[in-house]
Amino acid sequence: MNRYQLLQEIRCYLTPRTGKTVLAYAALLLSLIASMLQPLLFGFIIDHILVRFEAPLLFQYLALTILCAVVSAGASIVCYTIFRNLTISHTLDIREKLVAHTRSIPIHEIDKHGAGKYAALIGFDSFTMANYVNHVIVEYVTQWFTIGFAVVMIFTLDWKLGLLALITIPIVLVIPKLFEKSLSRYAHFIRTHNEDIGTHLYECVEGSKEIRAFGLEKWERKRNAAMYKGLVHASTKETLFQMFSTQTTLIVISLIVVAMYGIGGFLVNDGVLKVGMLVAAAAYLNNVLHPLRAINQTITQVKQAEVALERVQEFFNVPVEHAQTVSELNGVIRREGGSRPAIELDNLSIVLENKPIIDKMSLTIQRGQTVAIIGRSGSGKSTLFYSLVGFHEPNEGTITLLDQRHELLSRSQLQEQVAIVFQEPFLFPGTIYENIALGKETVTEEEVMEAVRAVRLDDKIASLADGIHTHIYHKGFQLSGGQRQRIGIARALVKDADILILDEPTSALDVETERHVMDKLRARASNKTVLFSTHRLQTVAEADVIVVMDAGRVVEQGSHEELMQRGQLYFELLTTYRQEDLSESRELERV
Ligand SMILES: Nc1ncnc2c1ncn2[C@@H]1O[C@H](COP(=O)(O)OP(=O)(O)OP(=O)(O)O)[C@@H](O)[C@H]1O
Repeated sequence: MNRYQLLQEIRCYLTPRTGKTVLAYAALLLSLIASMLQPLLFGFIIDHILVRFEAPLLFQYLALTILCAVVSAGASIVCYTIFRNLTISHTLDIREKLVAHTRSIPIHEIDKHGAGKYAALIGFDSFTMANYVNHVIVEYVTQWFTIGFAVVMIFTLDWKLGLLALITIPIVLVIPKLFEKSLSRYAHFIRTHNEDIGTHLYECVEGSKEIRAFGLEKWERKRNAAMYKGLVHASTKETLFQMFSTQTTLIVISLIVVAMYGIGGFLVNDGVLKVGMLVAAAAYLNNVLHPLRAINQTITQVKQAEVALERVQEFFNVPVEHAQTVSELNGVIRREGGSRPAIELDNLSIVLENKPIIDKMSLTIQRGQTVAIIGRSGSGKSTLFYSLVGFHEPNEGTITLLDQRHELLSRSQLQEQVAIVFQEPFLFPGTIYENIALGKETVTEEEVMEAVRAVRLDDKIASLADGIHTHIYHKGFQLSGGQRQRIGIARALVKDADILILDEPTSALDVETERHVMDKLRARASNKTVLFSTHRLQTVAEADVIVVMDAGRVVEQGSHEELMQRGQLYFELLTTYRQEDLSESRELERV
């Protein structure tokens, strides 16, 4: 891809800021012209003023030279400030699009690749692309303008020197082509590798507890060495080829300068050229050679931008989840009433990574029911919950939510109807209040406090110096697992959706707190449909309906008494849960 095509492709992701761009380029042009006039003025001073020494004229020309320098500097300040502003604005344009796409792609894509990949993409690639448009291209334009101007000036001074300057251009430009293939390969490797390193570093920090607790430092060092081995090699090779390219260019430039002085010397001797004009021509030749060198050096940045664009394009090719593609007009939300059940699954199958996880599952849940979904670990409970909120799309069968075909509901309609609490709710930096209020835009303080009491967090909050407005840091690190879970439940409570899904949200709570939370939840959500999974015997037994899952299928369904009488998988699971509950109760008594 040539530089212009690359520019066009990148510009598709940017908001055009035409006014600022035109102003920046105008300032750039002014700065360049003002600066390029100076050698000519100096040459004129040498040949016409110094020889006869006319002081007033000398001062006039010196003042003109200073004026050129000042204009050039001022215009340069204006242009580079605007270009910097544009770089940041364009970086944010691309970032915004990348973040929006991250919100739209299937959740399992994010889980699969990890945060590091997306951090590299959103953090670095966006900047590399914006920098290409507002720095690399600007350099390129600057250098070519300087070269063009300088060649014309040399030609006006002497055509032979002009010719020398002209043939210099292809000679110097061809040098990096000799190294381009190798440079491109290593630039690509380094950039792609950076993505893996991003994920690796993120995991190093996230896994800090395990690394310390299990003494994994040696293992970590080995992993680091393996991770960075390729990078050291590629970076060294990249620099090596870059240096070959730069140094070869420098040698050729030196030879050309020697040629210029050689030919110029003869011309001065023959009286064809004056000394001042030779000095001016030499200065202009410098204005041809150094920009050529600078153009050669931008090749690495061009390659980096190419790789960044490739990665961004690849990311935008990841298809968005179904709910994002649905128009708001398709689905109609019916919050109250309605004749059909709250949730109907008909022959639902979900396949993940080519493995059937939910297997032809049919299930009907009536409005207002509290339903416990239980099963062994890996039986597909979370996958079922994720499919209800549209994170996984059915490969077969249908889901109907409150009279509405699931596939006709947009993301925002799904969000409005279903609230979900994950096993480990994510807490954002901010206050406890803000974290709970995130559930609903128009929430009142009283609603937040009511949710806090329902999840029995009021005592803890009262003990904090800033109460509900206490600031919590990274993922709520200063809170216990159970407290974090309760903030997550409170967030879902204020959302006040018709269907509430709780994916083992109380696993870190003690038996008594879990019972209190579940009681309050039932009371508050009497007209809501609640689906939850838990390992707690008492909580399961109190559900209106219990659904037992095994290998992605419903194997039993009914009330506690009915299922106990059958003595099948439910009975088996409850025996395990009873033992877990008993040992926990003993633990509590001992405390
Ligand atoms: N994104 C995914 N890609 C591939 N396989 C997955 C994915 N998510 C879950 N699985 C697999 O699907 C199966 C069911 O997982 P799921 O998390 O739904 O089980 P679960 O019943 O909620 O388990 P637990 O009680 O341990 O949380 C597991 O075998 C798991 O390995």
